[in-house]
Amino acid sequence: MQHFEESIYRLIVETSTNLPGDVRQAIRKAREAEDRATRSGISLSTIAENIEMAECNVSPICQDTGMPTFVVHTPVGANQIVMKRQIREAVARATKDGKLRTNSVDSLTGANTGDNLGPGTPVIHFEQWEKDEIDVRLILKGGGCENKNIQYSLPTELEGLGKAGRDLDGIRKCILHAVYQAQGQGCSAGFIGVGIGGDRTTGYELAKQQLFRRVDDTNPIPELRELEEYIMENANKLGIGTMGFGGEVTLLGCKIGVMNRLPASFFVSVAYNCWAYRRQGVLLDAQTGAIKEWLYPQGSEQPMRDEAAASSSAGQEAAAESERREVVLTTPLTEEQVRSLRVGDIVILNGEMHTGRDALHKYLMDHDSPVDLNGAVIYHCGPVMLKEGDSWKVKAAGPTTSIREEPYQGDIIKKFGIRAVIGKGGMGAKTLKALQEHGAVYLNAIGGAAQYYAECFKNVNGVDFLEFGIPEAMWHLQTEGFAAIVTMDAHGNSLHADVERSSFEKLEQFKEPVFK
Ligand SMILES: O=C(O)C[C@H](O)C(=O)O
Ligand code: SF4
Repeated sequence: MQHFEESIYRLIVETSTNLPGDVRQAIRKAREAEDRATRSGISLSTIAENIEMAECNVSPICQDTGMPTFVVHTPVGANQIVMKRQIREAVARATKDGKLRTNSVDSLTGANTGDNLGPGTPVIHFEQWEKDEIDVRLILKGGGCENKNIQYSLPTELEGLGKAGRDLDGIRKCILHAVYQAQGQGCSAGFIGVGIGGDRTTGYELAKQQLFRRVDDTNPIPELRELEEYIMENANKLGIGTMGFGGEVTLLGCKIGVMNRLPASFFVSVAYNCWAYRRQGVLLDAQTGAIKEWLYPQGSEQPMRDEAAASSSAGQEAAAESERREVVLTTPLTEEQVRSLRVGDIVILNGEMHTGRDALHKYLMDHDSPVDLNGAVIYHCGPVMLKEGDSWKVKAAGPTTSIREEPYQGDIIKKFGIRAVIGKGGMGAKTLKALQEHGAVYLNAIGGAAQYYAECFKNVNGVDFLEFGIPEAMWHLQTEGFAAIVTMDAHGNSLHADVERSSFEKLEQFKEPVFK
């Protein structure tokens, strides 16, 4: 087993940096279905570019490298204790090399262990089988899409869809609702794994197991195959689109599994995975631990650059460009500058911006800021950072889900004079009101595009609150050419509220029974 640890390290690096071929294929199809000139179309092009950049830089596709979850099948009698130790060593090494973000946080103290090891992390499931090889599969599922998982207990009443009973049609309604409630916040377009039955724990496990299926497989159970096809066709009519910008493609894959339940329980558990659907696997020689085979198509077989399609849409894009307003701004921003912005404008930012997420927002509520935030831009981002010599380098830096800061954001904008907040998925009514009263905007960056945005950060000017851990610290970043779309402006407009309203109306069309 002299190669086992190295093989696991390679598996982690491959999973984090090179999106598998079947996932890429689904994203390519989405690009074909979506009008390239729209906000969703442009976002899909950025996503495609980001996938290529991650492969080329051997750096994380998304800065949130998720909860490393391994499923290992071993021949009878193989030493699982040694394997577990070596998996942990490989995880720590990949973290030190910037291939995984420091993602293991003490739930009581907030302290980050710094190496992705701690109670409950990583997750390792062992199974024995009667084959001669070791099969190791890994999924890196980020926190933002994990937060959009949902579990239904049937029978129930669903907003927009009415009664969902204990039958295939009730399950159908739950799945459509699951896609609706995620909106763009789990970085749509997404994939879902569904578990029917089990208890609350095994139901979710079954849902997650579905995410290990290949995107292009077919369900062996005819009813479930039919339901998967129905969901793929109809969930895409909800009009949520990439990042919740509205559009034709909301769901990229749906896989459904079933297990027995207790007479009293009927759970439908849904695991939502963002487009950055990072899972891979290897088959290992049980004697040496060397890699014999990769278990999913590797990314390199499916390049994302698509010259032919790009040139055929060039005319379309040029036409849209004349309608789209692009505004270049340098920090600090003035009230006048931000009040002139409208939903739909693209802002290109230069100058210094500051990262800030959960820990910082909580802190700023009753403390001063270490830097002057008048006219400042706050970026909801927990980057992957590496110290090279004496200086820090940004290795991956996409946005995080903004809605978590909803209880604080409005107050903080007013207290410190912030003029722009960048994040993803949008914010709520309280923030929208503060934007209007104070004169500020919300800019939506493309979730998961961590390599694309990392390139915009030319220097790390400084850092505060490193004690919060790398993702939660306040990084002061010198920025050039950071592009994001105004989705909430200082005039009370919110694209997120609009898309939520229109997708709800669309959801209601699925109220009538389909599977009898
Ligand atoms: O933690 C992050 O950086 C992002 C998170 O996965 C999210 O989607 O909000
Ligand atoms: S930021 Fe988006 S792409 Fe990244 S892990 Fe979170 S949900 Fe996935």
